[in-house]
Amino acid sequence: MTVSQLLKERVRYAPYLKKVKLADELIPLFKHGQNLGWSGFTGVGTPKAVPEALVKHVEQNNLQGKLAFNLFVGASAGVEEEAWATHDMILRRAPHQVGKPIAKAINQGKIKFFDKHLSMFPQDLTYGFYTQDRTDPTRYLDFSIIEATAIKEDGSIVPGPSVGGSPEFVACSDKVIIEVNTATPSFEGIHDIDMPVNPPFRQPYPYTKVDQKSGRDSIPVDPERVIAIVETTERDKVGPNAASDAMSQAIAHNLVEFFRHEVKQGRLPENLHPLQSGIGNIANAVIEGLAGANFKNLNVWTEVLQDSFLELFENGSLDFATATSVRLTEPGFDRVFGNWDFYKDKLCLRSQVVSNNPEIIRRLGVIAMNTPVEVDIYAHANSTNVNGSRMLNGLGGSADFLRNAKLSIMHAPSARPTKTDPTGISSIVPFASHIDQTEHDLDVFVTEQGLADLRGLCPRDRARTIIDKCAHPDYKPLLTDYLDRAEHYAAKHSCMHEPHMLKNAFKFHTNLAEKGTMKVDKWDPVD
Ligand SMILES: CC(=O)SCCNC(=O)CCNC(=O)[C@H](O)C(C)(C)COP(=O)(O)OP(=O)(O)OC[C@H]1O[C@@H](n2cnc3c(N)ncnc32)[C@H](O)[C@@H]1OP(=O)(O)O
Repeated sequence: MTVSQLLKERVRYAPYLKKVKLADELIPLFKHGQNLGWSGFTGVGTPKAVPEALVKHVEQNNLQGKLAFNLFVGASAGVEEEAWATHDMILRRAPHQVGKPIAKAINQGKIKFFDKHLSMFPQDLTYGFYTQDRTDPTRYLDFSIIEATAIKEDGSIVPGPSVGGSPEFVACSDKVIIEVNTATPSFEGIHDIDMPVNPPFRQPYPYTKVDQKSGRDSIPVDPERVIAIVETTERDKVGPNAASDAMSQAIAHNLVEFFRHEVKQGRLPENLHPLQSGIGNIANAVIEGLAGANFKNLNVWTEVLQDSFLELFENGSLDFATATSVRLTEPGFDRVFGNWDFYKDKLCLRSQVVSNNPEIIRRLGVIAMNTPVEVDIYAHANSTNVNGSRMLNGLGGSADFLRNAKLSIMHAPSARPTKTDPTGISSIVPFASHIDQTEHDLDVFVTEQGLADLRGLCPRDRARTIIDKCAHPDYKPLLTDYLDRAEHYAAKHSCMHEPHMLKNAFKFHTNLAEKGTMKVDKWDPVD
């Protein structure tokens, strides 16, 4: 087939040009039940042409549920996997997803989703944990489909705006399909990739500074395993972030005041420590808030960079950022590509096992900031399951960071609306209905109401502090009442360490399910 001039410029390993195929030509290779790995992380760098061709094939031939796969992606994969979920093309999925169709299919019980720490997922895949019917470690996956923005002279893959789990997928795939994206500029030069080495041979990752590089600038692959090169001409599509509002600005303000206090007390340096910021609208808005705070020489060690970081770079607050994904909106990408010379030396993309590596997070003293679904009065946090069972996105890297950071911070609005009550959901509950982050992991909780510094507090003092500083006024009396009664009950039964009335511990949740609000009107009697 004819090969476009653009593709010839991007593919510098000539033998691959003989393997150029149309996505449609690859459809016969795919069989129900195969194990697939896709590049991509938080909706950028995902393969596009082959997944789309497969969707069309399923749609045209009514193969919904009959041509479906075990799909592994470093984190969420954007619109491409949403289309797969809509067409019942996913049997099993890990470790993190975002999007209404996929969450819906998981919650309908159609997709078997398992939620794993992002630092661990790719290595566990290379251990063969998720493909136990296979014994050949170079063939755990049938195919990986990896998006590249260039191919080097040795046939290695230069990824685009994310690295994610691609190095591990390639290492354990029988066959590799490379989609070369000629619509996205080449990202060559900004990656630092460590290939998997399993115990007992693994060496320490050497990074002691955010801008240190010691890996490779591309992903090596055995050219014999590369069975096709497909050109893709679609850019990544990330929807706009919600604009910050008074609530998220108040959270950011409370955090900035806290950071200033920590600097004054000598527990943080003037330029803080490397920052991590989670996904979602609140995380984005909090970073926006930091942009106005006049900190200088900040650094970022995180997993995802969102648009709000660009302001920090451009106003001179941020020196360097490293992540596994730059998840930017189209205007955000235009801003970076339009100023590539400025950005190229300030960014580094690593594999997710490195960006989220507990050893490095702890060594660098990272400040971790993530949004929970809810926290309880004792500081256990739910990042994933609404009412204990409805999966949102997955825990992602939140626990990689929160357990290992120097400062582990969670931020949330104090209350969220329901259909019938503008403050129907309290972010602070007596007992979290699902626990991803434990009381041992969290240092600080912050809402628009205030900030609770939990370091060194016993559980009962933590509970009073969280309620006093962070709860919405509509819930403060209720939560205080729960705690008073729980303490009264616990004093009688000598269980004062972390007092609970188990009979009432989930009353906020059951009330929400039954009446559309967490505003409980009475507790069940306990004695
Ligand atoms: C790739 C990575 O892992 S980055 C590292 C950090 N990762 C994580 O922390 C993973 C877990 N966290 C998350 O998934 C997100 O931060 C969330 C969902 C908890 C919050 O996301 P945000 O965008 O900041 O908050 P937002 O208020 O917009 O809520 C998102 C959705 O969750 C729902 N939600 C959040 N909390 C609750 C709750 N207590 N009860 C019911 N629904 C809730 C919201 O209603 C909203 O639903 P919608 O999309 O249908 O409107």
